[in-house]
Amino acid sequence: MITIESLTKSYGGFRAVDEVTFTARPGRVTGFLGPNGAGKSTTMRIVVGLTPATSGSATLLGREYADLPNPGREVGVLLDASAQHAGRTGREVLNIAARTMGLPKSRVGEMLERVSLTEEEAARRVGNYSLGMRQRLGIAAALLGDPEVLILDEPANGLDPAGIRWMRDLLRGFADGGGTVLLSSHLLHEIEVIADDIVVIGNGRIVAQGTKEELLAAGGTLVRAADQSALVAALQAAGLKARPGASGVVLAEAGLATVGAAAFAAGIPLTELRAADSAGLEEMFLALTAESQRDHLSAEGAAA
Ligand SMILES: Nc1ncnc2c1ncn2[C@@H]1O[C@H](COP(=O)(O)OP(=O)(O)OP(=O)(O)O)[C@@H](O)[C@H]1O
Repeated sequence: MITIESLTKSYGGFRAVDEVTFTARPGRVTGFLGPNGAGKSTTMRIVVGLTPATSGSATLLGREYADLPNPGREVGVLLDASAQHAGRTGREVLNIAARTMGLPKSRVGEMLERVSLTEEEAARRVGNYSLGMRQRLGIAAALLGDPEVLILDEPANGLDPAGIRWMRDLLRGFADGGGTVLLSSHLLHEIEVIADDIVVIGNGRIVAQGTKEELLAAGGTLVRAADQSALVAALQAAGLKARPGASGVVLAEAGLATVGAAAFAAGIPLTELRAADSAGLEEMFLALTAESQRDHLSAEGAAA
């Protein structure tokens, strides 16, 4: 369990993390989602005691990271896969970590196998690893102490599609075994396929949080008719929030049945009617974090 309460981090007058409150629960994968510079890494660094908070608190299993007696046995952390000593081999990195945590050497072999790094790869210097191999080694190091909690910053970076699938299954298995997983990403799709709960951050502030199902349902309905503006007008006249999106689609903030009935009552034949699902979630993500998006995409463009 990770509990974050009113966490704030200021750099001079700039608030990188602003009153962030959320909980990552056991048995669930919590996705921490936000655009570049939103404050994800800063939050995670505070949780694992690498950056002091300006105010607020972050606890793991009821205690601050610094107060955990043998942190590696309780919390597995992967913040920066490139932070490993480039001159050591993968096996050496894990051997040293195992010794620090008081674990038998046999655990290293088990973890290498678990992350699919071969004997030959484990004997190579980390400086010569590909990014994906570094991520695998970082995950092996995080899992080494058989922790209850995993904290991973952008763990899918550099993994190929098979690697992403592998990581998803690994994290699912970890959570199904009662573990708590907090992972960050700036990619909505990655979080959508992996997470049970989603926390969205923009400009240092939490802008949405809930289960994936709740957030997907909040995405509304995608509806289409030959005459887009007539459809928007009819839905609005029926008291629904509706706005035009790209390529003739209309996004309505209501359920399928309500939207369908409103169009029917107005005599407008529909060519498409479906839950917005991930398109809605993406739209919501871009809208909620719009202030912190550097590319200022229009919400309409995102719905296409
Ligand atoms: N030591 C520091 N001094 C000043 N500003 C900082 C410092 N560390 C982070 N920041 C700022 O805090 C903000 C949040 O950064 P953070 O790395 O937490 O974002 P992020 O959500 O992890 O982004 P990304 O997806 O790009 O990794 C950024 O604007 C960053 O420049």
